[in-house]
Amino acid sequence: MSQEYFNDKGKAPAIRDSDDADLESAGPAGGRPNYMTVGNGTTSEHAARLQSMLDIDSGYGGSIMGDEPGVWDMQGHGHQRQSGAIHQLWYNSQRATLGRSINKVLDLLHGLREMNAVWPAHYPSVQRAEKMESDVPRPGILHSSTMEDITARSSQAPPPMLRRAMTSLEDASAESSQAAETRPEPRLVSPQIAQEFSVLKLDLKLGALHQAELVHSLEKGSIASLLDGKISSSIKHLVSLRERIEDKSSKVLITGDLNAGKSTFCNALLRRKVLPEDQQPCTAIFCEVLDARENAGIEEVHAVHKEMIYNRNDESTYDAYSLQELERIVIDNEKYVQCKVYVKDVRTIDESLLNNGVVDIALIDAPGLNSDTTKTTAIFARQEEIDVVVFVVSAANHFTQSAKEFIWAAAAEKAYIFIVVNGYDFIRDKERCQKMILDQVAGLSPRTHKEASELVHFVSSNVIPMAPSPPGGPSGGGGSGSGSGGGDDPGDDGKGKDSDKVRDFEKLEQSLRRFVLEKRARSKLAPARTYLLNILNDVNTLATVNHEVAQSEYDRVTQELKELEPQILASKKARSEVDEQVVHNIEETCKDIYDHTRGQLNAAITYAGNTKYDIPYPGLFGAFGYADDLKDAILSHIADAVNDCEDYARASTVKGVNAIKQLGLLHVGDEFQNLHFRPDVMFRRKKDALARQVDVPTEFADFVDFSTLMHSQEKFAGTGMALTIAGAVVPRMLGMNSWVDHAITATRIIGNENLRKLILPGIVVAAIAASAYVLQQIPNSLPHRLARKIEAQLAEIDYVHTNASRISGSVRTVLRMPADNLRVGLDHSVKDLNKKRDETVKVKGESERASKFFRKLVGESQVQKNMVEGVDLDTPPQNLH
Ligand SMILES: Nc1nc2c(ncn2[C@@H]2O[C@H](COP(=O)(O)OP(=O)(O)OP(=O)(O)O)[C@@H](O)[C@H]2O)c(=O)[nH]1
Repeated sequence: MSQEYFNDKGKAPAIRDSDDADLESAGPAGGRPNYMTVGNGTTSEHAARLQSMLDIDSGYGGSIMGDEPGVWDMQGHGHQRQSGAIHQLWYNSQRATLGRSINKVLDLLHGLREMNAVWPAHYPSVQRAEKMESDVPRPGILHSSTMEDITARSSQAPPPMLRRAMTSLEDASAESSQAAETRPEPRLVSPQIAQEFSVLKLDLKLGALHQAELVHSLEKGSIASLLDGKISSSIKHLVSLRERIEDKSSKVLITGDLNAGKSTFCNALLRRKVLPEDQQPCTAIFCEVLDARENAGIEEVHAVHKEMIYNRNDESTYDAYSLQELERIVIDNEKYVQCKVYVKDVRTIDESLLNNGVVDIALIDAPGLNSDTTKTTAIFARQEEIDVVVFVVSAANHFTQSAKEFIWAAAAEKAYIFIVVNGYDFIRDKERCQKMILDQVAGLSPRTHKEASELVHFVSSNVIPMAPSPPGGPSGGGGSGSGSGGGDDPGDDGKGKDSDKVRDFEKLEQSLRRFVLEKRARSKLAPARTYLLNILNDVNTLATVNHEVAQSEYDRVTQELKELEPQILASKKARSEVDEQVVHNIEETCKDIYDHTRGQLNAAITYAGNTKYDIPYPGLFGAFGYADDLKDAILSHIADAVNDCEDYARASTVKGVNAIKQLGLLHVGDEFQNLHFRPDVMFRRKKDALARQVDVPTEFADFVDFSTLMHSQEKFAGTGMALTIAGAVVPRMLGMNSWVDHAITATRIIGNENLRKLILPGIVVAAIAASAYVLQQIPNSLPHRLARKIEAQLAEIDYVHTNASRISGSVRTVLRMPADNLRVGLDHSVKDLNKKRDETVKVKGESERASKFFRKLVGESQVQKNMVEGVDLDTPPQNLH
């Protein structure tokens, strides 16, 4: 439809209404309405520069001033256009800066998240220090902070010394207490910093624990995962903020009293009779007027079903009607609460409010306010998507009670309200009307009143020339520009007056455009800016803290590595040396014990016959019993010697174990403190074991021991004869001794008869004497005899060596156990040290990377922070008003 309303260049609308003649006379461009031709026809240097700026600016294109030089024809309007253009340019540049910053912050957050995964970030917390906390006022939540707050906080005095609480537990376990004592506190975080986190603040609400205590009690991994969650939701929020600032749409709610001329005002802005106007209240539903381009270029009405969320692509949510049917839908509103009206814009991009190149504005014509609708409209106005509220008030009626209530409510939400005082043509005493209305505005919204020249406009919407309706279009045909309302102005003196009214309206349009942009800047850019400042502040704090932590960790592990290297070398050396020494000691000890045992047992066995045993000789008839007792005594004597040797071995083992223990304590650690050795458990064998091994039967010959007898003969000369006789006779009797034989031979030489008479009784006497003597010598000779027999048998079973080996062998077994432990301990300690070194090297690498990362993050977040702080949405470019 729209093309037919455009001139040759397809820019300015060619108004064909017959009543446009008076308007055309006001401007030089024939066939074009005069409100289009503003400026003096020559482009100023400043305008040219601005034009080139706008051409470059992507969001605005080069179309804002149109192609015609005539656009600058009129001084006043040229200035307004220029001002509007600057405003849009300013808006775009602010938006671009924030958009770039969002992208950069997203990069930073992704980086932070990755780093947090490999190097769990430290969350600054403070040890509860009552005094400090009471000294320092808690800042409020940063979301609601102003720029001044942020700057003031960042310039606060350096923080007092505080502990980094979070990792202290883990650190304490991971390092020696000495190191912990000597190491400087790695982190200084002030309560302010800890509490100033806004976006990345961890919501820790568990029991009565204080936040800092809770952070302190949580392990590092938990904090890191909580932080990860915060970062990820922050990333999501930033993405939605980016979408929001990139979204060019803006919604302007037009509300006001019943019949104040809201629909007429909307139509005037559109330069088309789109919405139904009537003397009687007619608009009963919210009508949102949108550019038809948003509906594939088709002009139609989508009447949204009650309690349905509108979705253009889902026809079940609405009914489609032609524009002509709008009046019926608006008036008969049983079925619908709102409708979307898609219209083609008849105005050029630099004039259009709907589609001005920077912002795609949707106008929402609300039902007139009354006691029923005021509340609904106030709620509607409060919606986040409503950027601007335009309040239309009748110049004749001023503000009604409903109007006042609405403005009060809306002023609480939106500090500024754009006020259109409509039907000004009705007013005869215009000055008085202005004064009265402005006084009322002052009472209702002081901030709006302060900027009244921009925000309060006195216009007559019905005088604005309308493009003719398309064939079959909404009733009403040509606009009020046809003079339908202009003639009502008591002071109207014709065309000049109307052109003044058109100019007033154009001034309103420019102001509204700026207002929309400004409000849009606030409603769309301000949240992004505030959020960016908050998150950058948090990231900067977090990065500063973590850079210090990482750096201090790096310094610590570097120092630890320095100390570890010589420890590892010493440990390896100790392992081989100690091992050698222990093996040597064991061998020495065992050899000593073997030799000692051997010597002792040999001596005991050899001299067993010489030992006096406390066993009384019971006489001849108890000789065998005596012999058995003696054997037992000799064996017991030898067993005692074995016991002594075992005691000696025990003592040596105790010494050996202690020596190993000392080495263990020295080289391995306290676990050797628990090495308890029980010597009494050694050599637990049965006492009669030896007796069972040795089987020495007693023989008759054992009682006559000639070596003992000979020894006794030399010793006791008085008994020589008897001994000799005994020696000669008794063995002979036993058929054993040769010298006895010689003696008998000698008797033959002397003569048989005499001798026979002499010798036989002598022999009997001697035999008796000798027997008596031998029997008497049994206590002296038997031990020797038995001892030698036992000795011989012990030698046969290699008793001495066996015992020496047994004893030294068990000592070796006993000593080997702690020695093996020591060896394993030494191995472990070398392995542990190597492992510790590997871990420390790893930590060193990680902390070095973390330190570099966070240092960079500190710088980058600061740069971004400065950049975002430079986006001053409160001070739009000067010379605008
Ligand atoms: N003289 C004069 N009449 C106007 C002006 N603006 C609107 N009117 C007339 O006032 C009547 C009501 O206008 P509407 O635009 O329907 O008013 P409204 O506020 O939309 O009405 P509701 O939506 O029903 O509350 C119409 O007949 C318009 O022609 C104006 O500036 N001057």
